[in-house]
Amino acid sequence: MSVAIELRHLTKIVRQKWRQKTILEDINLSVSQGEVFGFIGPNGAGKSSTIKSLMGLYAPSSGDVLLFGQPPTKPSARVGVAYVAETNNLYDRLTPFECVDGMLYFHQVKPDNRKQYIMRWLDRFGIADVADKPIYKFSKGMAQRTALAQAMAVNPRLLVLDEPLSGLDPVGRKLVVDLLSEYKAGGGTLFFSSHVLFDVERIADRFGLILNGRLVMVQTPSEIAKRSSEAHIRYFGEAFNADIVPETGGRKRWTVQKEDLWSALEAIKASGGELVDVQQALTLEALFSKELEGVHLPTI
Ligand SMILES: Nc1ncnc2c1ncn2[C@@H]1O[C@H](COP(=O)(O)OP(=O)(O)OP(=O)(O)O)[C@@H](O)[C@H]1O
Repeated sequence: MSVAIELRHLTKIVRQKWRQKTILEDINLSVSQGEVFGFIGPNGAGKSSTIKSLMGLYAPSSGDVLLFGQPPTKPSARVGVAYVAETNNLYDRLTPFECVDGMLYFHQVKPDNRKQYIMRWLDRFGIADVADKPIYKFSKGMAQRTALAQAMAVNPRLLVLDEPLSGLDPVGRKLVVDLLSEYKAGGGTLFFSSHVLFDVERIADRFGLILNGRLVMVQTPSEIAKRSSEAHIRYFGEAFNADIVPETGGRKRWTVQKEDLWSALEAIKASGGELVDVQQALTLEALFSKELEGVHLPTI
């Protein structure tokens, strides 16, 4: 499979007041076409700086950044590459219709029925009824939906999203995660940063954790699953042994070793319990909290 993104020894040093600061240090990463890569890390870790380097907005102090084999500063490298920044940079006097229309021109996408095509994308993001309203009148979530619609409407070969779920309510987050899953199923390549680990877990093929400007871990969901020896079972019903913990709303949680999972499920069934879900105990959140233990986070 060919490579969409390549970071080789990427290092970025900036000037902060009287001193120099290394904000990205020797990052090496390659993302294949068709892959979904979730980039996570605490505030100030370097996620946005990496993404800006990827888009050619930050020049590396040393090392290389390649998009489809070319430096991102070359316009041909960015053809078909859609990017939504953390604070979307939409021109807020425009309407969602005009934003999407403009982006189609920019990427030279010429759908057969342009108006219908644009309205379909706005509809998919739940903003068709405000297609002709200026963006400055929008809530943060609606502006974010507009920025994402604008990016996805060009059917990009690579989609780069910095915190795509920020500002969205739970309904908006589900909508966006579903649309991104669909983009992935269609062979799209996605690189995104997120704080909302639960959502990231659902869509990424690999996760990278950045801490203090260094990429400290890259894992697939199955590698994470292998590190987990326990599972959480949640159900409604009786707590029939001392290991079963009550949760809110009458729900119970029972943490068992993976080899005891089936017998535990049988016991719940026999007690008349109603199963809610079964999850590996070591979630992405727990795994990364473990990695964060003892790490000194930067003051921003
Ligand atoms: N142009 C710059 N000049 C000086 N410092 C910078 C510059 N860009 C980024 N930084 C610093 O680099 C560090 C990483 O910032 P970055 O925005 O990449 O983090 P982040 O992981 O995206 O954080 P958040 O989740 O809060 O958005 C921060 O300490 C930030 O202050």
